[in-house]
Amino acid sequence: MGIGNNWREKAKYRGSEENMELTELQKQITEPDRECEARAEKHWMQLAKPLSGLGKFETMVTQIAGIQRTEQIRLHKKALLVFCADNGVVEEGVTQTGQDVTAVVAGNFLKGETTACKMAQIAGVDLFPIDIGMIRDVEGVSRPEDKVAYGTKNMAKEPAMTRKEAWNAIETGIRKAKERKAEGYQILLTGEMGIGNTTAASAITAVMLNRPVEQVTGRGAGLTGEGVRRKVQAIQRAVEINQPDRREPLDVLAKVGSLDIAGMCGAMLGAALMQMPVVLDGALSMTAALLAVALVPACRSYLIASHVSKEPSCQLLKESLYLDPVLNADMNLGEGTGAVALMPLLDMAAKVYFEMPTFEGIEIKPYEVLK
Ligand SMILES: O=C(O)c1ccc[n+]([C@@H]2O[C@H](COP(=O)([O-])O)[C@@H](O)[C@H]2O)c1
Ligand SMILES: Cc1cc2nc[nH]c2cc1C
Repeated sequence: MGIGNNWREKAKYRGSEENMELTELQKQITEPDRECEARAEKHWMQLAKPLSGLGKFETMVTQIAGIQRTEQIRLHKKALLVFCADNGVVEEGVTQTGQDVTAVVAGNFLKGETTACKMAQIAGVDLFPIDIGMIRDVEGVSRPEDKVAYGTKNMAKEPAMTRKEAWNAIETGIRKAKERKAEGYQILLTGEMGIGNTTAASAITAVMLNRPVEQVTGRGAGLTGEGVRRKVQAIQRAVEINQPDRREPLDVLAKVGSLDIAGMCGAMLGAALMQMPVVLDGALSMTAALLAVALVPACRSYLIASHVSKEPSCQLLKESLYLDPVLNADMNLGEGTGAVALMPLLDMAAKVYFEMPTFEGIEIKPYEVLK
């Protein structure tokens, strides 16, 4: 069921520009440094504590050593990219609120008045809202160079976007990752805000993993049972009308996707390109990761899963991507909140990694040393 290297062959596109850039990305995104990982792992084993006592946190620090190409990992500067976009499929009655909410919440990111903002203040994360496709411009958030379209079309009637728009949104995401790297950020977190985007995420997941729509469709931001039935039907119609080809991730993204998912997909590719760890959030960013890994398989080694969202697609996504999220808190808020929630724990792990004395340092000789 995993998305593996066989995608490399299949991920060839008709658009020659995309094709060239994708081939370049596939060449430039290389696997992390396994020697740095091995050195970090060895260091963990020397610390005066039960072996592997910090479990997945040790694995995470070790993974970051490989990604950053040094066992002296750096996590002081953390950036959360929140891609904001609207979805035409909302007119099918698949959401609890209207599309106008996207712009209102996007504006609140600037004022520090969203859930992710409050959490980010505690976690020491800088938050960057990006208007990649809202139906309305929001002063201070919207920039012409980032905005790919004023919302997607209704996928239940026609393709959500053109292939060019999907690729432009991926490129915006790549650019955002590069900008943060240039500003000295050392770890990227992905988030989104977009009423209706769980309909797109479920559609992409159903197509890419070849699963029945009902199995991967949930309540999103708070739909009733009747609403979920409408949502399933809308997705089924979208798949029937558009016939997305699961061997071509960009075709799937364009026909039944969303601009925020495309932006996050780009951010993940950009992070891998910049040798930065990239932290996933919930259903939307896991869906973006599915596409990113399908486009460039080596990107998977740069992904860090934070939590398992309540959306039913997440169990399947985590298995398909071989991800091992740390938190299981029944969250389904989006905005990058799960990724932010992981940061204080990761900081604690890094403090132990750097500051704990070794067995030798406290003059304890273990009977046996694991090799
Ligand atoms: O992160 C998740 O897994 C998640 C699950 C359900 C809902 N959300 C958030 O809720 C919005 C999408 O829900 P909906 O019902 O409008 O598709 C969007 O702004 C997401 O940030 C997020
Ligand atoms: C208010 C609100 C805030 C959100 N943040 C992420 N998704 C959201 C959906 C709604 C409805």
